[in-house]
Amino acid sequence: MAIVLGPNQYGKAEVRVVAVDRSTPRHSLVDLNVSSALRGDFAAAHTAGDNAHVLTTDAQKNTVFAFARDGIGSPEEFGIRLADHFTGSQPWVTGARVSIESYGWDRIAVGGQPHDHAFRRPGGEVRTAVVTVAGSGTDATVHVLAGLTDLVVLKTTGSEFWGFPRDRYTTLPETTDRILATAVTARWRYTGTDVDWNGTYDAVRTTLLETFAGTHSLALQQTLFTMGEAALSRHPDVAEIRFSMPNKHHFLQDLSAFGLDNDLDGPGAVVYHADDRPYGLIEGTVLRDEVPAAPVAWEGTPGFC
Ligand SMILES: O=c1[nH]c(=O)c2[nH]c(=O)[nH]c2[nH]1
Repeated sequence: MAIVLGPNQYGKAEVRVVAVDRSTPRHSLVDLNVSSALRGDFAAAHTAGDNAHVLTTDAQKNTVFAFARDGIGSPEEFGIRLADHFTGSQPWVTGARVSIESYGWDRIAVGGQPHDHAFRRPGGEVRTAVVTVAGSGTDATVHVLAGLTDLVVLKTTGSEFWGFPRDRYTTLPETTDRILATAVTARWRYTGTDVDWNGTYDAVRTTLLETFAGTHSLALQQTLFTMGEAALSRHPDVAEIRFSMPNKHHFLQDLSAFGLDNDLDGPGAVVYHADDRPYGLIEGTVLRDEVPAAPVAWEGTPGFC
């Protein structure tokens, strides 16, 4: 009985490509997760370690980024372009499967108007409430934390990051124009219980979104503080607000090896790689200095400093 190689395919899974059309002040973006797999005669790679037929998964990834430079269009069109390219690229490639997930982004409304370059990813967001009663009867104190998790937001411009110290391990280039994206987790403590819970929740959430959109960011830390400052100044019922905000990095993809530029102001889509990990994690509290702290309100609610 012979042991033989059966069906096989190989490729690069989950290439996170973001293409931003910045050709007018009203930006738009396409955000994809692309996986490619090639089928064909790859027997020798499996049985003899002979890679002569192996178009590398790295090249497949690079192709996704390079093709995105011309604009992505619909995921279906993009998939056809890629699959046609792969099957035409080497005689032994007899088939290709390209599967794509496309993440939608809605424009954040500021003062009722859709913003030009600030977006929110719908779905996934969860409203939270934590009520703690300390003591009982007439001695009872009621503390209420409202909040939300996973409010995913992104700006395609209006974010800079520079002026940081450089030690021997610092390689990050300074930038005056980057994508800023985060998933906001926030909890805020009310000063009392005479609160329009739903109305105030909606209003604080709107404040957070509008402030994220409207702040020209010099650091995610500054955006965090500005969002908290706006929440407290617009909503007197809020005593303090705590944030946990991952910096969802989007790195400008270097396409120079393929003879392509990736200029922010040039024609074509600007191509980014959305990295899921590691991520910066920016956390902080914004509070009114005259309001007494209430540590018991936060006990058992992890994830905030
Ligand atoms: O807004 C940022 N804050 C940081 O602390 C930081 N660190 C980093 O590498 N990128 C960024 N961006």
